[in-house]
Amino acid sequence: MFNRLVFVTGNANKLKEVKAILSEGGHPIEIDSQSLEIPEIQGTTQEVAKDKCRRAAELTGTACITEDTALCYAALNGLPGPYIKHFMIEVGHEGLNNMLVGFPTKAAWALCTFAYSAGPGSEPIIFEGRTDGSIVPARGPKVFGWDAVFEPDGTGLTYAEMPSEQKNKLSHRYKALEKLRAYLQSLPVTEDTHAS
Ligand SMILES: O=P(O)(O)OP(=O)(O)OP(=O)(O)OC[C@H]1O[C@@H](n2cnc3c(O)ncnc32)[C@H](O)[C@@H]1O
Ligand SMILES: [Mg+2]
Repeated sequence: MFNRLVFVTGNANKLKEVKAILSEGGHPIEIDSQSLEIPEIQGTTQEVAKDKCRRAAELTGTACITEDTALCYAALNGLPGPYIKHFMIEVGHEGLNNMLVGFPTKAAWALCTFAYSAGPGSEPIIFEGRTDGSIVPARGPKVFGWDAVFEPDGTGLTYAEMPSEQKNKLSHRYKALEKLRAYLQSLPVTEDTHAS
């Protein structure tokens, strides 16, 4: 299996969580990061994720992972979804709540899509993780994206109010990374990989 991976992302908070999650468990995986702003297309979350990973592999010339996070409102059939970053920037936490005024349900899910490419020209493989919850008025530190307005079901806390260890055991990102980890561990050891 791999014990090192290149993660291409421009988001320092994502990187911190990915490193924390992958350092846990029986086979820790070391992350080398590259901060590149990669253009993101429109489409389904899987199309957006695969395209970004293809571009990342071309740019870095190596095997790499990328990650896309979507915040999906049940009342809006899954939108804003992969476009959440732009909504967050333009309307903020209050706007993310106001968008649901008049709708009977505040249900939402956080969807994390990791894409892994074995290198330039190698078709990316997708690993998804989903955590269900609801959109609430902001509570907790406003450090990472929309953490303060997303309350996972059954917790009574927003992501922002949780200690990082708690978020990292139930988050969309954690669930996707568990699948990626299982896949990487199942790969045969080759010249490019290092036996652990
Ligand atoms: O370079 P990349 O990896 O694309 O980093 P990004 O910040 O552009 O990330 P996305 O394109 O996936 O957009 C996701 C948006 O959701 C935010 N976000 C991602 N994960 C989050 C989490 O676990 N909690 C709160 N906000 C999150 C993030 O700050 C972005 O505004
Ligand atoms: Mg992005």
